[in-house]
Amino acid sequence: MSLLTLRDLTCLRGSGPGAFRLEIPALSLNGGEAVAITGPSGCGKSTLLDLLGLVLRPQAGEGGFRFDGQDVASLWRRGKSDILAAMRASRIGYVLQTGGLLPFLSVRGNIALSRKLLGLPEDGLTEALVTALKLEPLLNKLPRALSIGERQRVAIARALAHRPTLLLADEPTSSLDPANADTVMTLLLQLVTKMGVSAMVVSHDWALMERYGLRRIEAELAGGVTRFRS
Ligand SMILES: Nc1ncnc2c1ncn2[C@@H]1O[C@H](COP(=O)(O)OP(=O)(O)OP(=O)(O)O)[C@@H](O)[C@H]1O
Repeated sequence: MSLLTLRDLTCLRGSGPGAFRLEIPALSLNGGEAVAITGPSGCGKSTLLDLLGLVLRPQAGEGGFRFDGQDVASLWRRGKSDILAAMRASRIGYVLQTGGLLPFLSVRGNIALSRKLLGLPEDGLTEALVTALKLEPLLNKLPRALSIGERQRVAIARALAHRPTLLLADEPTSSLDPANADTVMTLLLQLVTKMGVSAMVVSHDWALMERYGLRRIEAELAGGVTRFRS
């Protein structure tokens, strides 16, 4: 069953003649499915994630954008930023290239934050994520005292702790050495599969992503415009 469907959408990054233009003729993602978004540097992969993460608004027009039973295109059109912010906080988890952890919170605090902000009661998930990602010895440390690989494992726990419907991961292993990258990517994909969370993983390295058996959504570049379709 479809979790996400986009049809005939355009979005712009920046303004004026220098703005970057992204077009999405048709793109969909099923519940529990994991896909890889691939393409060269600067083609618009992060821009696509920002659109899917309800951060970047689509251009006004006739295009369709449905996510988790909601008409997102209509919410943007009607300026319903409070509903979009609530959806973003509760249904989306984001893993950035370099962790994006809050530097003044411990590992424990970073992982707990999203559940705390949403007022979710403890249900054992945080503990399960800490165990699966081998984070017990790190819980009281600040992010600056962690290796890059440890930071990425914490970032994955933080992104999944509130049980989102969709995990967006932007080059989550590109700053790691190959062995660490494989460990972290394998853990990420095992967790989303186990939790039934859908995932979109951005990578410029299709050869690497292919090994994990993900469906591919590839950038098509023509006439200064990037198109993603699936
Ligand atoms: N504020 C802005 N104004 C205009 N263009 C922008 C702005 N921010 C980014 N861009 C352009 O948007 C395009 C898409 O950027 P984006 O970060 O989405 O690409 P990417 O595929 O994720 O790149 P990378 O793989 O290098 O991270 C790039 O050409 C970039 O130069």
